[in-house]
Amino acid sequence: MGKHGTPDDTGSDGAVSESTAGESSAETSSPTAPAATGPDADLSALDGAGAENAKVTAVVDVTDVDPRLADPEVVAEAVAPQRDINTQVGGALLEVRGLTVQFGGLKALDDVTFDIKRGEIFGLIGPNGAGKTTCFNAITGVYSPSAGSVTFDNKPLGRVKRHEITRRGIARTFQNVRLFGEMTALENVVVGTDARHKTSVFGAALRSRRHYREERDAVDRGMALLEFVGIGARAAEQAKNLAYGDQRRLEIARALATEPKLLCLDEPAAGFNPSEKTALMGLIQKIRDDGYTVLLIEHDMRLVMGVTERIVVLEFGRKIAEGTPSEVRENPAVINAYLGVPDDEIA
Ligand SMILES: Nc1ncnc2c1ncn2[C@@H]1O[C@H](COP(=O)(O)OP(=O)(O)OP(=O)(O)O)[C@@H](O)[C@H]1O
Repeated sequence: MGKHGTPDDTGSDGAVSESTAGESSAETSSPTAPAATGPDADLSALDGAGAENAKVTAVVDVTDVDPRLADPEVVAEAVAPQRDINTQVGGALLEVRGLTVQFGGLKALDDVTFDIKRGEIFGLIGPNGAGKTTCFNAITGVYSPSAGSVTFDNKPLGRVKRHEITRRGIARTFQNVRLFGEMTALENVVVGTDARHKTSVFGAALRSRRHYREERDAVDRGMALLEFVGIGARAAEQAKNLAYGDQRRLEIARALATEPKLLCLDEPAAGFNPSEKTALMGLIQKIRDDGYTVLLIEHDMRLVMGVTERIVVLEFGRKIAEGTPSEVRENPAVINAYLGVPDDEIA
């Protein structure tokens, strides 16, 4: 595994890019959704049909991979190349203050305040329509808040564009799988690493030595990420032919390809059977143990309670509880909010 450092050492060099698409349905209904530009403009077509129809040209030879990646230690190092790994929970990485998002007369998020600390797995839960995705979208730049602020890594996120948010170190996955279906698993991940490249347009056009080295590094790192999420053997398969659970793992690998400081997972267990959920819990813990901070939105309470260290509960856009899983489970306001929700979603 990697080196151990101080809590503030967990970041990458910041030169990261968008690996995941904008949520197209959310974008069209967003009050202030910024237009996709720059590195994430190409990736904005990653949703469902868009991804299927996308004209993708990436060609990655899976046999051109560093054979040392058979070693899990090498994989772990390759997954976190520029970060000192620190699994201890540190100071605040994300500070949400009085966050409010209004859609016409509806306050989908109403004066919500919480911190996510470095190195923790943080859960955001609540019944349907509570405002979880809206909160997620406000943090990841899909929505501009009506009021309040979000500070990430000690700097205000303000009204920065989504690709800039990813560049600053926030990556996310989506409720619905969004992949380039015609591309291989490896190519999907390599695309996520692409905008980290420092080669100029001219350098790429002229196929400079630096460009070749960066491409080679991206392939090795992409392969390491696939190994890390458990689908290395599927690297050469088209994403559309992967099993659903593997597609979800691939989405996580692609998000990690941007070397985020904060990985936001939006209902990653949707559609999973119990054993897949258990495996996913293991993967989320492994991701945190590799030095990432994780924000998790998830309906499955067994998974949330089993994997998170702290939880914020929303109801009708307001925060009604915050604490450890056991504190939240015992909280009368939370029990009340979930009355009528099937037991298997709570227990
Ligand atoms: N773009 C939008 N335009 C108008 N209203 C919206 C928009 N997005 C969300 N809402 C409303 O805001 C409220 C919060 O929705 P949100 O999707 O954030 O809840 P959620 O907790 O993620 O729900 P779920 O668990 O069902 O995904 C709901 O009443 C929803 O109908």
